[in-house]
Amino acid sequence: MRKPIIAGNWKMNGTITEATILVEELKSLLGTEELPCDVVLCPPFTTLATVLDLVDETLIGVGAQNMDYHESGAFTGEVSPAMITEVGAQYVILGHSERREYYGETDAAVNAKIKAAFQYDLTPIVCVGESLEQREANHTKAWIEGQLEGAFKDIPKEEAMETVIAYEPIWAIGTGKTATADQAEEVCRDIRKKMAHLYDVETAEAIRIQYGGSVKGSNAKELLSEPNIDGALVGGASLIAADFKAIIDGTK
Ligand SMILES: O=C[C@H](O)COP(=O)(O)O
Repeated sequence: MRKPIIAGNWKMNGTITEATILVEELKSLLGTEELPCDVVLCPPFTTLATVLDLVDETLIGVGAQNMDYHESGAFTGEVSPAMITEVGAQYVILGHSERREYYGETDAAVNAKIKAAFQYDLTPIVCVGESLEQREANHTKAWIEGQLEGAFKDIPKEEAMETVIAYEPIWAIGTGKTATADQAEEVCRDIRKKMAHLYDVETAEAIRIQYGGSVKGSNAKELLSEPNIDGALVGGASLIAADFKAIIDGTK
């Protein structure tokens, strides 16, 4: 049985003051009861330490939104896996479509980052997804299969099983245009089939697959009840504590 995982990708939002208010609100909404799923907050690098302090002694996990794959060196503006592990984060989002589109991140780079993440005990949340043009041209399946082949090249089965894959159709990100539960389930099922093909059924069945793209409290339950959708990668709605809590409740 796969445990659902809801991750909030704050993107480039949240000063230390704002992050503190948001996490305190979320903590008080979640209370001290056991969480119905894994909950992960992915703030910007500058607030990672603050958020980690704030969630100390709670069950809330913390992740970075990106990292470099080199150990250290002359890579101005980059952050290494060791730095993220040292600060205390447990997850890292890799290959988000915004990284791919604005910063030219390739499948090969995502592959190197997955390897580096495991070397430093970080659980990668690997994003894949198609553009509107690709969907309309019926290229979604082939495109995502190619992204998975590139990202998981030479990644051992034991690591693949621990990876979280986030299916994020680019046309649904920040647009308010959510994929229907049927559309999201169809692609998540194809992703699982592809992982079974790349590895085996045991591996594919262990991998948690999230849907991301305009997930809200109002649509979370329907998406999360699909058999191949094991969670959500949430952007905008993760910046409002009550909305994020409503999505977490969608896993109940
Ligand atoms: O990483 C999160 C996704 O890009 C979804 O963002 P969104 O929920 O604002 O559409």
